Amino acid sequence: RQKTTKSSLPHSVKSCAVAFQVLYLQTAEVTREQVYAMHQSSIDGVEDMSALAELHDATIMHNLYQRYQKDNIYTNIGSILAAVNPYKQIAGLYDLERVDLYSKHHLGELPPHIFAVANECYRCIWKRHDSQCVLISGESGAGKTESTKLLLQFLSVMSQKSAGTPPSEKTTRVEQAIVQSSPIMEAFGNAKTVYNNNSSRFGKFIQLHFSEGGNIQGGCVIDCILTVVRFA
Ligand SMILES: Nc1ncnc2c1ncn2[C@@H]1O[C@H](COP(=O)(O)OP(=O)(O)OP(=O)(O)O)[C@@H](O)[C@H]1O
Repeated sequence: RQKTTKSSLPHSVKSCAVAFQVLYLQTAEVTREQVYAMHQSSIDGVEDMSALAELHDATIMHNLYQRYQKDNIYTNIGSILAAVNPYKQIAGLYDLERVDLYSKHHLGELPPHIFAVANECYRCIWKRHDSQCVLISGESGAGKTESTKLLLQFLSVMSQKSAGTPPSEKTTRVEQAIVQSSPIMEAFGNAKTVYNNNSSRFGKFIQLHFSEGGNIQGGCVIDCILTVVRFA
């Protein structure tokens, strides 16, 4: 083993990368028993990792890394969305045109995106006549809070655009309150840690109530899983 490339990976990828190591070998050191050819799907990269012909830690990490380098931070694993924190603003990734685009397409028709998940959730309320739930998980600094805000932003726009809502109900008050509650909650419950300058020190269960017309009528935020920080 000569060197690993772990230091060139972003933090969120790095934390997963401990399970394997990238080895650099001289040609003379390589034997047929040690290596085998990479499958074309791993070389090209895939939008949905369930389509990888070889599915193991190394191919998953390689696929995420290849996509991350091209600013494709979202990748599907079947119906699950993997997001790699880019730690930078990617132009146009979350603008209103993107909201509009994803609101007009079904899941899988466009490249993986948090808005595709939000749109599927919104549509499924009526398709399945049942409540929908999005579970966002990841280590500290992975981007859970930002992803939650993006989901709320999408649902808020959809709510305001919802057809069949009587004009009297077309208020932006609830949507605004939901989106604008984030900085207030963060002011009380966030702290700077070594992993994240704006780390949530508590988990959140956010509930939104929709009218038949697709309009957000109310909601609540319940705090849970308080994370204790010890300062030395
Ligand atoms: N999609 C994104 N685009 C650009 N920057 C992002 C994105 N997601 C996260 N970030 C950056 O990463 C930082 C950490 O993200 P975030 O606070 O969402 O992590 P977290 O998973 O909620 O962490 P914690 O569990 O510590 O609260 C953000 O403050 C932001 O600067």
